Amino acid sequence: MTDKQPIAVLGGGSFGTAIANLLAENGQQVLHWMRDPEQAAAIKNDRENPRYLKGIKIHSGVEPVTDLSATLAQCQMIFVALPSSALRQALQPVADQLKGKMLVSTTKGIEANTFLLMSQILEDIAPEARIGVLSGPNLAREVAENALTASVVASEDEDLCRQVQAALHGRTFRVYASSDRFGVELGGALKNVYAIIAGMAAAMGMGENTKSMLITRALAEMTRFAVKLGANPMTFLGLAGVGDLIVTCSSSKSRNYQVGYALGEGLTLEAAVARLGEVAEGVNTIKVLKAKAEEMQVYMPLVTGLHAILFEGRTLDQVIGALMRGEPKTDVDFISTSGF
Ligand SMILES: NC(=O)C1=CN([C@@H]2O[C@H](COP(=O)(O)OP(=O)(O)OC[C@H]3O[C@@H](n4cnc5c(N)ncnc54)[C@H](O)[C@@H]3O)[C@@H](O)[C@H]2O)C=CC1
Ligand SMILES: O=C(CO)COP(=O)(O)O
Repeated sequence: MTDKQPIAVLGGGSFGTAIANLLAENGQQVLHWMRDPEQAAAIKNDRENPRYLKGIKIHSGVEPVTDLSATLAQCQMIFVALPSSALRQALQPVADQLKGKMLVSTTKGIEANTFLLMSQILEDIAPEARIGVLSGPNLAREVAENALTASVVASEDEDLCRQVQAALHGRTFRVYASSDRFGVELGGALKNVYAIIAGMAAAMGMGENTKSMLITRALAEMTRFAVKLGANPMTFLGLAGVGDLIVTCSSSKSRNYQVGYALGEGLTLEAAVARLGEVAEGVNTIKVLKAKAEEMQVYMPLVTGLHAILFEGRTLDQVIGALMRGEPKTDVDFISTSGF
């Protein structure tokens, strides 16, 4: 038995499970909260979460639990790994219990209607909580398989960053700190959309030049958008920007990429999402992002093109044709020419 306080992980899916295991491997006692009692009982008995991470042994330091209120009462540090569509509804009822706690969002999405990022929702629900974000190139299965991985904890609260680093940093997982919570979180949410496009390109057999063009122009586009929202473009050169963009746009382990691949094979969006059976945040993000880009008048041809294919009845060929015929642009937007 340890006299350390347990750490909570909220969400019984693939990333919650991977983070819970990582914490336990580092000697932490973990309360892994999930809503489904049958799933919790099965994990307790079998030490495996077969629906989301088949074949991964769940560490003995992870205790699956289903009483959210009792879990929060015991923990100061809480990782939130719920889908973006569920985060507010799951945590609003327990808002009173979040006061003064360290809440670290790992969720990569944007709320429809409000355009709030997940840590901003946490702030909204619990203004007196200490808020942070964990984001980076962190495919859940690879984290769970102890592939060498790096991530970023971002918060204005330096002590929170240090405590999260101490809890998560280990043999196979490095955690870097950043004070740019908004930029780090925005990068994680935006790259999901481009991963769908990359999956489509892969299914269509496009070449390596095309893949590289897509990733690089995606970085230009997301950075342009972020700057318009007041974010620091330099953050997009880090793990939570280009790092996460690369892994998600080039791996068939990414669920967003898988949805794109299925679309490229000719499936409808509904069929692609149903075949996946897990969260692909980019599907919801594309709608809010397209609307916001229009409102802010940011040029985002890849976002516009994907939206046209998914929701406006355009074909892939039409969109690719329009993209390639578009007026030539500058390569890198943010190079200062003064003094050169
Ligand atoms: N899987 C990955 O590789 C990574 C995922 N993330 C992010 O983590 C978040 C969660 O993703 P995953 O764990 O991969 O999703 P998942 O699809 O593997 O699992 C989602 C889990 O949330 C639960 N859930 C859904 N609605 C709920 C509600 N209302 N209340 C309580 N639980 C609810 C489901 O039962 C399921 O256990 C996403 O925003 C994702 O972008 C971040 C880094 C890596
Ligand atoms: O965010 C991720 C990797 O960093 C996971 O991406 P997917 O949600 O597309 O699987």
